[in-house]
Amino acid sequence: MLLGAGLAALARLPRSLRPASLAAMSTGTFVVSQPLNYRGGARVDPADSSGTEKAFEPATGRVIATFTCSGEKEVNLAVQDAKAAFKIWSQKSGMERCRILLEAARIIRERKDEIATMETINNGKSIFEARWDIDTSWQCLEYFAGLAGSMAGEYIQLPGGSFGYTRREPLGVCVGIGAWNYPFQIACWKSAPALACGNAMVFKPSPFTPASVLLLAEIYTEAGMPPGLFNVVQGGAATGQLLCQHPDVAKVSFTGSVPTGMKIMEMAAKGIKPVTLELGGKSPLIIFSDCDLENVVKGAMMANFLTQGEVCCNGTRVFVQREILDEFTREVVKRTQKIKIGDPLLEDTRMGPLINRPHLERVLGFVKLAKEQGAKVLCGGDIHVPEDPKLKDGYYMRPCVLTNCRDDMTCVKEEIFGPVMSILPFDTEAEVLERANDTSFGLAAGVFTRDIQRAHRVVAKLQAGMCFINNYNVSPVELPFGGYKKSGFGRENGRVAIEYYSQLKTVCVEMGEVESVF
Ligand SMILES: NC(=O)c1ccc[n+]([C@@H]2O[C@H](COP(=O)([O-])OP(=O)(O)OC[C@H]3O[C@@H](n4cnc5c(N)ncnc54)[C@H](O)[C@@H]3O)[C@@H](O)[C@H]2O)c1
Ligand SMILES: CCCCC=O
Repeated sequence: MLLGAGLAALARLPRSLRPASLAAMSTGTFVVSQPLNYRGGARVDPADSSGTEKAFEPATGRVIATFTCSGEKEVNLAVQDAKAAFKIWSQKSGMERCRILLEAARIIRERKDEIATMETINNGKSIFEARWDIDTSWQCLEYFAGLAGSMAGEYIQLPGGSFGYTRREPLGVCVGIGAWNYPFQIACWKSAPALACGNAMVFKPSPFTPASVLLLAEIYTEAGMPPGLFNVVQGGAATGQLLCQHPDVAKVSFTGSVPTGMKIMEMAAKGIKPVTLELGGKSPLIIFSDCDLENVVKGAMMANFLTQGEVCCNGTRVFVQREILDEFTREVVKRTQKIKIGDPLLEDTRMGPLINRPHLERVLGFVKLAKEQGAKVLCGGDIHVPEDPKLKDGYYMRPCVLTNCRDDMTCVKEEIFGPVMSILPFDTEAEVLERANDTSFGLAAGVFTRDIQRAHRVVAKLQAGMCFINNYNVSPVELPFGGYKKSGFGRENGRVAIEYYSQLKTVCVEMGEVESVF
């Protein structure tokens, strides 16, 4: 457990007395006071170092942790521990794994407020949203717990009474590398299917958000997983490379940007390791004039402003059919201006700070360039300074709506990863489809229309792995999630995720004599 100064004693209390107190923590008070690596079922200081990193509280700009990045020795120890735990875990039946995952899901549910608080402090997203992320997280564990017991092969009859069968087997030690926008949820989306299939995992979170995954590691241990089954190493690119290149690592599951994804794939190729790549996007949201306008405005806001716009699948290219362009724009701007920005731990805040100062400046840079290229800022796009003095060094900006956009502008072509919506008018279905698909990304897409035939016709032609009809950015764990084109490959969630964390063994059984040509 990660604790604020003076809260260490609380951690020794029975859990029934703890969560409420920890969840009640306020912005500006938390510091990390325990080791951030997890190995062999306990928090540890790394055995060696490849540098140090600082983690911030985006709401205040305060440093909450200075930690050591793991070097080769520590990575090796984590992988060796995972290998040892794999030997035990992979021999358990699916039902045995199911029970432990269900217990972990139960503990996450029980500690939801505490985990969400940690996530908000380290990431900056509103507590309201962080609670949703924790819900998706325990639901993911429950879902894959359910599948663990039903994983099975097939029996195939062959001539002369001989037969074959298949076994779905784990891969071994899997590496998970996460981005900073959904730290706890990404760790769950990767570890739940991996562990359900009988693998072990070494997880490296983003150095910007090292904190909450430690809670997951502790919960897995408390739920009954063997020590070493889920280990955490901290660090940046250097530590990530050590993990990807480790000869005893069987698979890498990566969530992050396209440029890093390319490097991960190159490293994995050298070891012939399978990879799952969950990468960036610049997704289209297509709004036809026959839509329900109230729902569309809500959908467009959900598609752009969750987690300060730092969401991979955001529908930031908002194509609006010309007949309703003015009405839609008016309404969306009105509601965007009303978004409550501020202390992310307050119940009524709906937009917190961006992840860090360089990222805030990068996003503001996109808005500046958009203006230079001819876009018009209808609202936001500038720094926000909350009234509360303790938040004055936080990384806040006002959510931005851009109009007068063209497809060739940088704000329309590149992933901004901030609260910036670009509105683009269109006239016909054929035209919008061509423009929507004219991108090297392919993570998500959305369509709003009351015409059911058109909805399915359009979705069938969209080059995106995750498509929404009359909604946006809902991600039930039962549905596979992942991209087309440069947004990556492999899928998280849904039944199909099992295939990315297991391999198929075929067994051919002879019931007669061996027929030999020799
Ligand atoms: N498709 C998805 O499911 C999904 C989900 C969340 C975020 N994302 C994408 O993630 C990006 C934002 O996240 P980010 O800024 O953390 O991405 P990033 O690529 O900079 O970093 C992601 C992770 O990779 C590690 N890393 C960096 N260089 C590495 C290297 N050479 N070898 C191994 N590991 C390395 C980082 O330390 C971090 O843990 C956006 O593009 C966003 O769209 C995608
Ligand atoms: C809605 C959850 C998707 C995570 C991507 O950033």
